[in-house]
Amino acid sequence: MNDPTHLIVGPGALGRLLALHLVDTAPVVLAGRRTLPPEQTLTTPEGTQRPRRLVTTEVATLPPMAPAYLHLTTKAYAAEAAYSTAMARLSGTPTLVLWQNGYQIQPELTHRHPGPVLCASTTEGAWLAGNEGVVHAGRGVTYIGDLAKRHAPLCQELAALLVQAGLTAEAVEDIDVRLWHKLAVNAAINPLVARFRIRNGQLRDRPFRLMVERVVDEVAAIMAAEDITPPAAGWHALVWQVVSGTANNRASMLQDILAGRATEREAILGPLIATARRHGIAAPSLSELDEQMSRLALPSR
Ligand SMILES: NC(=O)C1=CN([C@@H]2O[C@H](COP(=O)(O)OP(=O)(O)OC[C@H]3O[C@@H](n4cnc5c(N)ncnc54)[C@H](OP(=O)(O)O)[C@@H]3O)[C@@H](O)[C@H]2O)C=CC1
Ligand SMILES: CC(C)(CO)C(=O)C(=O)O
Repeated sequence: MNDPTHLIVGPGALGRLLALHLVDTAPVVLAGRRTLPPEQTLTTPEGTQRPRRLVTTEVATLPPMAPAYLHLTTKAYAAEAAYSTAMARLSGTPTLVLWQNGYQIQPELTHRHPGPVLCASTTEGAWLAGNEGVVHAGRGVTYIGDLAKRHAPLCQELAALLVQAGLTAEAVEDIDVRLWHKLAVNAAINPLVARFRIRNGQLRDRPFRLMVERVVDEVAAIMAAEDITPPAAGWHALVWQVVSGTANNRASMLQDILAGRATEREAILGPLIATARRHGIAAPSLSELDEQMSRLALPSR
């Protein structure tokens, strides 16, 4: 029998944001590669400080437990290792919730995990404030769904809990489409801004505008071959909308490069390039960006 605990593995920006919201409504354990101070503070988008006491621990030495939910909030490249370490310590079979960007770990773990697997696609924005907190930089929406399309009640239950915890969340039946849409946006913005070390809004200027257009043309062709429903406004409009909405942002991949960290290149560009190959579609801009990013970025750990 699983207890009602939410085990969150990956105590970074998103993991702490989730933990500091859920802790008022459910039992939460936050596990990482090292133990964090239990006193953690959430800075809200309005600037309010909300200190909370969390149960923090190391994933490699988790005490015996059978949580109802295992949330993986590591970067995509670290998710498989975090999953294996956590599952080796747990009894029972939790509902696995994958919070990663991209479309790599989601199909893999949906296939492998013996229990239900839910995917979360979120536009929340958060960054770390040292060891003791997280800044909720911007409110967004979290969509919850499952690739197997067999767990609608669980998706609804989790979305309701997130809403109760103060986040905006919705259960959806087309999480695969939502993940592909987010991946398309990330593929059009992240590698280019990381390569040229510019803010998102600068993509609207020459010479970057044309580069974005070329990437989006390739992404649109790949999505069409894969039968992914396009966004209502079309792929180009979706990407330019996000560029404008996040014009002042330093995108996550640029931040990773600037901080000397590994990037989520493989989880974002990898599925597009693999799908292009499978359909015999040329994707020269995506392949070139992938190659350039692989040289720029540290290998993932
Ligand atoms: N931050 C955001 O606003 C958003 C993030 N996302 C997505 O969410 C995911 C997480 O992003 P984010 O929180 O920003 O990333 P962070 O780098 O802030 O956090 C990742 C955390 O995972 C930990 N970790 C790495 N490997 C393991 C492991 N084996 N076991 C346990 N913990 C581990 C890291 O610990 P250590 O310090 O030891 O490296 C770190 O605390 C990404 O896929 C991102 O694209 C999506 C939307 C918004
Ligand atoms: C949409 C975008 C590109 C906003 O910066 C993002 O999600 C990221 O930085 O990873």
